[in-house]
Amino acid sequence: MTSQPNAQIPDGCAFVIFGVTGDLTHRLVIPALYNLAESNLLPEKFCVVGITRKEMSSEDLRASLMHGLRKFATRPVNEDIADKLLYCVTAVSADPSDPSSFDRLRERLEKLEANRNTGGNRLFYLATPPDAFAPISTELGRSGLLKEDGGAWRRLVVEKPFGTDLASAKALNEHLLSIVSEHSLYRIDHYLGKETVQNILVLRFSNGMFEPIWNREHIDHIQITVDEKLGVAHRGSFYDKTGALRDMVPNHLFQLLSLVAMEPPSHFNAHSVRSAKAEVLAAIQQQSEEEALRNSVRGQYTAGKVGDTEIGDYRSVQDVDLASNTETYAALKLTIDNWRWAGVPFYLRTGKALGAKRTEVAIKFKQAPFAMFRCTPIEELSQNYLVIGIEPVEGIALQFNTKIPGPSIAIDGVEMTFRYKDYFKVAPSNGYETLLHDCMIGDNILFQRADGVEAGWEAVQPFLDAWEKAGAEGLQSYPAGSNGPEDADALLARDGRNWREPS
Ligand SMILES: NC(=O)C1=CN([C@@H]2O[C@H](COP(=O)(O)OP(=O)(O)OC[C@H]3O[C@@H](n4cnc5c(N)ncnc54)[C@H](OP(=O)(O)O)[C@@H]3O)[C@@H](O)[C@H]2O)C=CC1
Ligand SMILES: O=C1O[C@H](COP(=O)(O)O)[C@@H](O)[C@H](O)[C@H]1O
Repeated sequence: MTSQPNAQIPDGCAFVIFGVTGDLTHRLVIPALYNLAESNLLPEKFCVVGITRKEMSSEDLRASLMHGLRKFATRPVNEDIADKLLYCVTAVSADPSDPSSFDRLRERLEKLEANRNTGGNRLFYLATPPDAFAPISTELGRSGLLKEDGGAWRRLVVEKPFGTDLASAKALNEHLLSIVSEHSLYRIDHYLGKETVQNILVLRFSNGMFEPIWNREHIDHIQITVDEKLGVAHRGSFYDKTGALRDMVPNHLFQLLSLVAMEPPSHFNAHSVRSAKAEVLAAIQQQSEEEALRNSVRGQYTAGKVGDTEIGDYRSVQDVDLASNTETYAALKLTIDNWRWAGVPFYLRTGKALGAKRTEVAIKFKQAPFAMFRCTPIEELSQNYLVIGIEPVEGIALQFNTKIPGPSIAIDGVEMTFRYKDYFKVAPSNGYETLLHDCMIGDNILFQRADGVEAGWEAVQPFLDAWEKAGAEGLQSYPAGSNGPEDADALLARDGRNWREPS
């Protein structure tokens, strides 16, 4: 068993949550704070200020958060630790449509800070629907709540989605950066909280053996798969405006792509790592709308069965348009215009209501140049994949060919695997604790920077535009519980390739 060296305990601070009555706060933020508290990674001088537009007592808020914690905690809840954490919570009413409420919030916060001796450091977490990001940040700026004071820091944490297209992402960046500096802005992508995602950097850059073969000389293509079993459930009103591409690709799938494809950063710090990631995203070849249509597949699920669970047609989900053309599945073929990746396709796919949950990056190496072993035709040899399993399989697998024991030469494909659970015994997390801890210690290496966000939207914009114009034309359907639309296979088959089957 390997343990983490001592992690830094953050400075005292006020952790101010806008949207404290919402799902994210209950499901992920408070359970993550609880895990930090349990690991002794919260400062002693700490308070949580929960902002709601309603009138609510701190007692009621604490009870609601406790209920959420019991439901969503990733570890058994220790009552003493939970009570101590919730004792730090105060409910405060503020509504961005009422500027005076932010002035009252400032006064209230100053008193709480003095009481808890937090040193004036403030973290504002926008756990609200995205259309509230701009109004809340405007008020935080106007009321002086974000103004740096003496040595105390101010940080603003923004949830996803960051914009709905290139223009809106640029406008949001411009707005937020007129209020806080890039250094104090933390754009969350929960994929970067996953151990398996962070490990891509360590795998690539702490081992000498991968870098020499991590290029177009040796890699045939790369597949990024984020398949989900869940349908859209109760999120119809959000999802029908969003779709699979916006919901997953410029953020989560591009985090995976950029970590796999980036150049080695010169330092392990936020500036170097985020610059290298933004650079590779900016190198994704811009496609014309015609190319975008040719290099993409979109689908929408119809009724079916995922395991034992019946899932209804997407168009029957509450708040979804009966004639909706919103895709619940997207597959893209992208290329990266730089020397490392010229000619190496990146195939990306993600969808809802599929037969299995699988998040992975599969790096397919080129085949041996000729079939020395006449026993097996080269096309029947197992393909050489390095598979980075993100979820639910957390680990790394290498697929290669080996000799079947016996007097003659016969070949079979085998897999060498590393699984986190076999090596590391760590307390279960929800991924948010790493991100929240990093916000509090002021490390933005795992947060998106403006240029990276915009480069991501720039790469997907032609697909959004082309699909919008095409409407229903080209939208495939697939039954819930299947592997997605058949055309997704055709996207690779026309290049003589296929999606990796799980081993
Ligand atoms: N839920 C999840 O699992 C995840 C959510 N996210 C993101 O987190 C954010 C919050 O999501 P979620 O908690 O599900 O959202 P909710 O719809 O539950 O909203 C959160 C809270 O925001 C407050 N709110 C709503 N509108 C406004 C407004 N105009 N101004 C100020 N406050 C407002 C409401 O609180 P009140 O009425 O008390 O003021 C509401 O309870 C979203 O950006 C979402 O995309 C990201 C990953 C996962
Ligand atoms: O942000 C989102 O991510 C989830 C998938 O996250 P994962 O950690 O389970 O892979 C997705 O279901 C949701 O639609 C999207 O908004």
